[in-house]
Amino acid sequence: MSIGEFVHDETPSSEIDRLEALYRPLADAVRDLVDATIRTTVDDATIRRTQADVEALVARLRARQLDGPAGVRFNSEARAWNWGNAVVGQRNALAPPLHLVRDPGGLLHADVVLGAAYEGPPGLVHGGVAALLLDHLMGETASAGHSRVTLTGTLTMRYRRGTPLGPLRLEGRIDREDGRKVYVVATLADAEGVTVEADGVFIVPRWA
Ligand SMILES: CCCCCCCCCCCCCC(=O)SCCNC(=O)CCNC(=O)[C@H](O)C(C)(C)COP(=O)(O)OP(=O)(O)OC[C@H]1O[C@@H](n2cnc3c(N)ncnc32)[C@H](O)[C@@H]1OP(=O)(O)O
Repeated sequence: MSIGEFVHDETPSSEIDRLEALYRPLADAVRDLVDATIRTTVDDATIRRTQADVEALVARLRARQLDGPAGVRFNSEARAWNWGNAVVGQRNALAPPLHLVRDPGGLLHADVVLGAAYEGPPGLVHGGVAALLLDHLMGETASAGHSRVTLTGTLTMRYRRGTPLGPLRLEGRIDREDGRKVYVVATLADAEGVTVEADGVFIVPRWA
């Protein structure tokens, strides 16, 4: 396997900052729209009118767009940006988005609030969403600050109890390494404690 969308792109970091500041409020507004679409109780005519408005907005944005996905880009200043990423993408309204914080001791963590768009069982986070967020955090943990590319080889989740929608915390750390295999452990927790435990093997691919 190879990855076609790691692109060296010499856009200066200052311009990336400017573009992120431009797009982030748009993605936030679309994320809000998703939540409002799930929870609204307005009348039928208002729904149809809103649908037409949204379709007009989509047409406006599609006037000029990329042919495919956003990919992962990086410049010589070691700045990387992956605006379409399903978990951290700054322009992706489907992403919560997760803001990852690296502690000096090697722990990677993120605080996030998951709302109605991430529901599985009533009032609880969808198990696949929990796995999605943990997978990403663990992949970033394994890649050690973007110093190497790692891909998920095997991921094991243990759902200890339901994860309520609302404020949550993810934590991940490298457990051990063996050649190109990086073993990572992680947790998802609410205020009462751990709800999901995960362990995974992340592989530095032979082509990397
Ligand atoms: C510059 C910008 C950077 C930005 C970074 C953004 C970070 C974003 C982070 C995003 C995070 C999101 C994360 C995502 O979403 S990653 C997306 C989901 N994952 C994938 O798509 C991976 C698909 N699989 C592959 O590409 C290959 O099979 C890989 C790369 C995994 C191995 O193919 P490769 O040809 O390289 O391997 P090898 O045959 O030489 O074997 C090597 C060793 O590994 C062992 N092994 C092999 N497979 C597995 C397995 N499945 N489980 C456990 N172990 C496995 C094997 O036994 C051997 O060990 P040993 O026998 O030597 O002991």
